[in-house]
Amino acid sequence: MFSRTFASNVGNKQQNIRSISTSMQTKFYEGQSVERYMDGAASGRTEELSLLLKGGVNIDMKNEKGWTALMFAARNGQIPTIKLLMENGCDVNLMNATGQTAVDIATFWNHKEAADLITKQLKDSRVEDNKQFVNYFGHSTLDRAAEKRKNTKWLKNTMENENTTFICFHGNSALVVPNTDTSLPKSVKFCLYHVQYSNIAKHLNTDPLVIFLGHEYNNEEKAWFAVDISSISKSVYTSWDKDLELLAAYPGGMMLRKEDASLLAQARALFAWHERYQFCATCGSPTVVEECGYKRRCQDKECKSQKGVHNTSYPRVDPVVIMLVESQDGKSCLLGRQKRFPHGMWSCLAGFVEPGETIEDACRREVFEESGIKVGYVEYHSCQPWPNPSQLMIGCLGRATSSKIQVSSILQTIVKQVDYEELEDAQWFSRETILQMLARQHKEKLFVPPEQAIAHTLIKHWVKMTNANL
Ligand SMILES: NC(=O)C1=CN([C@@H]2O[C@H](COP(=O)(O)OP(=O)(O)OC[C@H]3O[C@@H](n4cnc5c(N)ncnc54)[C@H](OP(=O)(O)O)[C@@H]3O)[C@@H](O)[C@H]2O)C=CC1
Ligand SMILES: [Mg+2]
Ligand SMILES: [Mg+2]
Ligand SMILES: [Mg+2]
Ligand SMILES: [Zn+2]
Repeated sequence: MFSRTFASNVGNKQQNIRSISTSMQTKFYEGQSVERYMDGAASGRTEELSLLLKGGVNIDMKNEKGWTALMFAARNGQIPTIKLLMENGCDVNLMNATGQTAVDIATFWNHKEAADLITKQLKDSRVEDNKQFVNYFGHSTLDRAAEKRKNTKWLKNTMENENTTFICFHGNSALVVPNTDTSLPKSVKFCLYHVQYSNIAKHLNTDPLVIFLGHEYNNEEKAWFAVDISSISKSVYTSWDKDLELLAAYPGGMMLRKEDASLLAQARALFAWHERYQFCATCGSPTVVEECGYKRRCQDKECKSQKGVHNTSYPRVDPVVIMLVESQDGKSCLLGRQKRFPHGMWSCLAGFVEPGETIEDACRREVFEESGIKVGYVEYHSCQPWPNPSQLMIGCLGRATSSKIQVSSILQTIVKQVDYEELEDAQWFSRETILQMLARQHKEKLFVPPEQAIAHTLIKHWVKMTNANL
């Protein structure tokens, strides 16, 4: 229901366009080449643009008002430029700071051919795949090659291969260097430190925990591992590179390139599991690491943890539902505030799925427990590995069947129905208010989580989906 509404609204934004300044004073995040890139798109200088793209310019970079090159091209109806950008894989779904897509902009400025062209691409991309809904921490480019985990000879040779890359972890933290690549988004503050095993082996203890993360698709030669360096002191690792530092997985994991973030999500969840599951969950005996970090086997050979459905030797993932609940009239959405949130931040409600529960029922239960709101229809949207330490966030959209955030029948001890154990408050927000929060222009400085969180994806999706309702 929600996706269909969204798809059918895409080409129908005329009545929703809000005022855009025709003399946009554009301050750019990055240097001259960025300015040339944006200007090139606005003026239709396709040859120059082509060169910049070949030179590695980030095709979807935004200026401080959230405008992309596609939006500038759409603003001026530059058809060959729009085609060039789309052929090069630009993201046609992006919105600027006031919530407009390139289609909105082309429509507003009466460039029908441009609007139709981008709309077609939007629909095609949605049919081909759901690429736009891959969330941060979910951009892995690795073939996990599970069959290699037991192949000790292959693993040993590959670890020593000069094409193989290691990333290093110290407890909950990853070894990183500051990002110096200015073409990356401003949110990328660090890069995972990449190193060859031969360069660090002599500093490691005799049997370090090594995890095989996978190899690049169709290229076994380019493999990736993670290694525990907690036996190594700061003075040693800073001798490898003076800029090296340890970055806590949370919130540091949000400050990486998307590819690095997915490596961190995989490795961090596994290291946390090793730390917590040193002993057998069934009989309490010590466990030993197998399958290059993907299994911990009980040392008691008779233990039933080693058999069939009783097997508790593998890493665990905890499913959590997170939902954007829309009001009955479709004009508002429900957000909550946990006590630990930064001042002014509001997010989607979320909660752990309980045993024997469907995703839909978990959404309905958690929303009712936390806000007193009843939810009917629930639809899956997208998911996100959340390595704090190893949740899988299952993002859903839900339709409320009640509207009053009211006195609790769930937690008898509290005054309102809001679950004060967890939530400080829950409220309905109009689409207009959400737009201000997304753009960080709310008069009381309210805002939503950053784009690395699936909560942000869901909120933004709802804004796009309800565009025709304004
Ligand atoms: N990526 C994103 O955008 C977001 C991610 N999240 C993540 O989702 C997770 C769950 O959300 P949250 O609202 O806290 O969950 P819930 O609403 O289910 O409530 C959390 C409470 O459940 C208990 N709990 C802890 N672990 C489990 C478990 N494995 N199964 C069942 N109950 C458990 C805890 O109780 P106690 O500790 O009191 O014993 C905790 O206080 C969190 O880890 C959070 O980081 C949440 C929102 C946004
Ligand atoms: Mg809850
Ligand atoms: Mg919760
Ligand atoms: Mg819960
Ligand atoms: Zn056991």
